[in-house]
Amino acid sequence: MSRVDIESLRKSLRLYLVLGSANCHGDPAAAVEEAVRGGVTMVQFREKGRNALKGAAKEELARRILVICRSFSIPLIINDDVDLALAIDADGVHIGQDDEPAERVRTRIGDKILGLSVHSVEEAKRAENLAVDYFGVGPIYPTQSKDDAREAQGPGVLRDLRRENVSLPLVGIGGITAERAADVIGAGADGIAVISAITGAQDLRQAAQQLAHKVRASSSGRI
Ligand SMILES: Cc1ncc(COP(=O)(O)OP(=O)(O)O)c(N)n1
Ligand SMILES: Cc1ncsc1CCOP(=O)(O)O
Ligand SMILES: [Mg+2]
Repeated sequence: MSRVDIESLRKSLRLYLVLGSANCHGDPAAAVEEAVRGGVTMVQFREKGRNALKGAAKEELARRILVICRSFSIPLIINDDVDLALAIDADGVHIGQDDEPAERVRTRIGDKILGLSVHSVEEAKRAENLAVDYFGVGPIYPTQSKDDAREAQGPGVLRDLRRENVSLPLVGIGGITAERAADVIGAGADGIAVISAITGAQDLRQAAQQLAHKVRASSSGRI
């Protein structure tokens, strides 16, 4: 099997839902299903926080989310937890600068998708030889959804990455709303990754539809 096709990954990254049980009032798997029906193109299971599920309960939820993603043919990425990604045969892993090193994760996951968080051109350049498939860039705007988030950088960081010829797929993350989506895409992102813009909505499907529409409208002609 070969590594993921970069152009199809760019499409998968258009509307990337990141979530775990801390982000949901009800069942996170039901939230995923609603959001995917609204147009979410990729999902990241990010089970973090004080009351985060662990062990078998975490794996069981991940498996339920995987069944939904598979039924809609969209990739499921696991945040941080390489063992879990391998155990359930998810489509990939997302890691940050302080997580298990990318070289080791790549060796462990073979051809699965590998996403890495970057916050600057320097970090992106350093990672270009690491067999990473996409970069998560942010926080672009202030966020309430990550306790240890760095300072928001604004969409300019995406423009800087493109200006310095970083060609890997980029997804902006952090405080992104339907109103801000066009600025993120316009600055060079292939897509947006969101937690609260979907999980905090009354109607998750409608929130996803609105975000998907904004991303489509602002990327037309580019993708
Ligand atoms: C798409 C995407 N981009 C960035 C992150 C943040 O990853 P990280 O810096 O490792 O922080 P945690 O999410 O692990 O708290 C992400 N998860 N997804
Ligand atoms: C996981 C993560 N990484 C950088 S910001 C962030 C949280 C994004 O959540 P929200 O879309 O609610 O701001
Ligand atoms: Mg991490």
